[in-house]
Amino acid sequence: MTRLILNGKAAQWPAVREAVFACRRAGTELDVAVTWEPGDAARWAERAGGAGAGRVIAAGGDGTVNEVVNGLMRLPAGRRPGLGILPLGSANDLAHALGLPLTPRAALEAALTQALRPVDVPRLGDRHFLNMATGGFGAEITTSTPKGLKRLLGGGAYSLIGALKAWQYRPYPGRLRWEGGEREASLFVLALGNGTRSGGGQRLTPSACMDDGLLDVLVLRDFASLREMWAMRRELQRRPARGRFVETFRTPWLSFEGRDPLPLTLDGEPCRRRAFDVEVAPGALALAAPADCPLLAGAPA
Ligand SMILES: Nc1ncnc2c1ncn2[C@@H]1O[C@H](COP(=O)(O)OP(=O)(O)OP(=O)(O)O)[C@@H](O)[C@H]1O
Repeated sequence: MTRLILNGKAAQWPAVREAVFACRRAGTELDVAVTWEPGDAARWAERAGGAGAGRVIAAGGDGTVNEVVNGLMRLPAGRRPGLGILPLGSANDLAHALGLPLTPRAALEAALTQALRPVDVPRLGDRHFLNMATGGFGAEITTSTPKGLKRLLGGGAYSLIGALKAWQYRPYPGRLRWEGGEREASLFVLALGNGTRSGGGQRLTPSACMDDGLLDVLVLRDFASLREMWAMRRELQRRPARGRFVETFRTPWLSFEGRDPLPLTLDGEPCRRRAFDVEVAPGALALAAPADCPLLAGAPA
């Protein structure tokens, strides 16, 4: 049995209803659970595993996928159904990066039939994410405007200066530790990628791979002047391992201890933590993905 966990926002979309009916007509046993409030998607996913579902399909945006992943991770590994994704959000960052079809009929068919591939699941404190965690200024403005991060990193200087003023920007000092490194850093942006893109198309960790047991980390340090801001953006084009403002590395774990609560997004969902540990559970979920998926190095099962 396969359970479709459908964000209530999209429950009455004609294309979604037609896609479900078409799959049933083709003989698929598909039952649908619709969410009404935060927490439902995680609950329905956990219950689907308890009821013996072989696969659950998260039908919604990145936030719905995140909730379903958190529900699945409450189950023992042996009882965890596979995960398919029917992208119905506004950003669908993970679905885009995975190369999934984006129209409901094709996406549902793919979610039901694609081979399941093991993927890593990072956990930050008590919450899992599948695609990306971001922290600092980017997280603050991404949660307020979906285009925030895009403007920040890709827009002109004036849009960045405007954003800095509008959000009363301040840096987030703290101590970062990871496998093989430790640093005091005044953070501007921190990105922890299992997947590659976040914030509606920003490729913050373009080399990330979901089945390597590692997080791809991007650290952008605070800058003190317009000149330094330009230097940071120039450095970001090169993505040095250790630059003046930009640092990139891979690690299976990372911890942060800050002075003040750091604004974070986990797969786009906001929270704040002053201190946290992140670690990766390698191959903890089985994800329906295309055979030539750019985020997976391992061969399909
Ligand atoms: N019936 C409902 N009506 C409105 N919101 C809901 C409903 N059910 C769940 N939600 C909330 O919707 C949010 C997730 O929405 P969605 O999956 O579209 O994520 P998103 O972050 O908007 O996606 P994307 O970033 O891809 O645009 C969660 O916060 C969830 O609690």
